[in-house]
Amino acid sequence: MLSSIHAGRPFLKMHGLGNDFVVVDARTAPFRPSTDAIRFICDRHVGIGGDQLLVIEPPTVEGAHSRMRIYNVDGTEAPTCLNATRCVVWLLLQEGENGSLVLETLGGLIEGLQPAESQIALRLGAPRWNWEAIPLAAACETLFLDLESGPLAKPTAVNVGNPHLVCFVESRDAVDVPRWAPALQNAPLVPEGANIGVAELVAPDRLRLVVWERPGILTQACGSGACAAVLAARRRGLTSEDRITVEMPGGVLEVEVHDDERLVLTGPVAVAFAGYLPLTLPQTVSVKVAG
Ligand SMILES: N[C@H](CCC[C@H](N)C(=O)O)C(=O)O
Repeated sequence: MLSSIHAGRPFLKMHGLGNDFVVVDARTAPFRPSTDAIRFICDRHVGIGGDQLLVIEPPTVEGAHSRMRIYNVDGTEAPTCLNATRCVVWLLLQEGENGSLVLETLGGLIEGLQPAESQIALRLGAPRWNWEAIPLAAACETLFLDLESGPLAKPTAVNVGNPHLVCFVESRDAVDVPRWAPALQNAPLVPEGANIGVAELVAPDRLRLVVWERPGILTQACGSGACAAVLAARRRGLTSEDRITVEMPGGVLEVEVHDDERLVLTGPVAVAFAGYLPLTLPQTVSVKVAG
């Protein structure tokens, strides 16, 4: 009986430090979920649950092994997600690739390698700092933006494939992030929104970070957020270390800084479970509220 109910497409639930994803392989059979289907799949009450839906497709550029599309919980497409990239690189390497491969995302090509059994490292391209590339709505210096929301003031903006604003604070845990971060995320200066990092430098080689991601969720970990925080800390002169451990609620990622701010991001990935999508994906999500 179970198999006749759940005979839809297979998926894998994976995570990198609790930043969790529903992964669908669409390399041989296309998968183009509607906005409502994406919302349903990511919904933790009525669907499967995840911070994002990842769809693996054939590559569109030479040199890439596959292309990964990344959908946020509201159905919008994100240009990059580095924990997702680490999970999908790991998955594709299980198919017998030779220890490394290049994954195509909207945010660019990323090379992934497997330094140890459940670890994936990514070699990233150069970050972008100019205001048009973030993107911001008006010309300005991106190292200290003229924005403030409660204890979150003067963030640094950087695009590491996706846009981040990083705020440095005395104590990460003292900040009520869901209260203050949305005003920065939705500021008119940031027309496409941004992921908001709240970072505390606890030692020259150690940051504590939490990220309020687009479209308004607090995640257990954020790979691109970790990279953005390291780059911002160095550009602001808060540290000059070139190996920095970034501690997030879900665990730690290691960031190495090479020439021209080219980063290598390393951390664990895990498979949580496998399952099947429903045969028919709902077009609208309706959740009954008691009372
Ligand atoms: N958690 C992800 C970032 C997702 C960013 C996404 N929410 C966006 O809209 O840019 C990471 O590990 O890099």
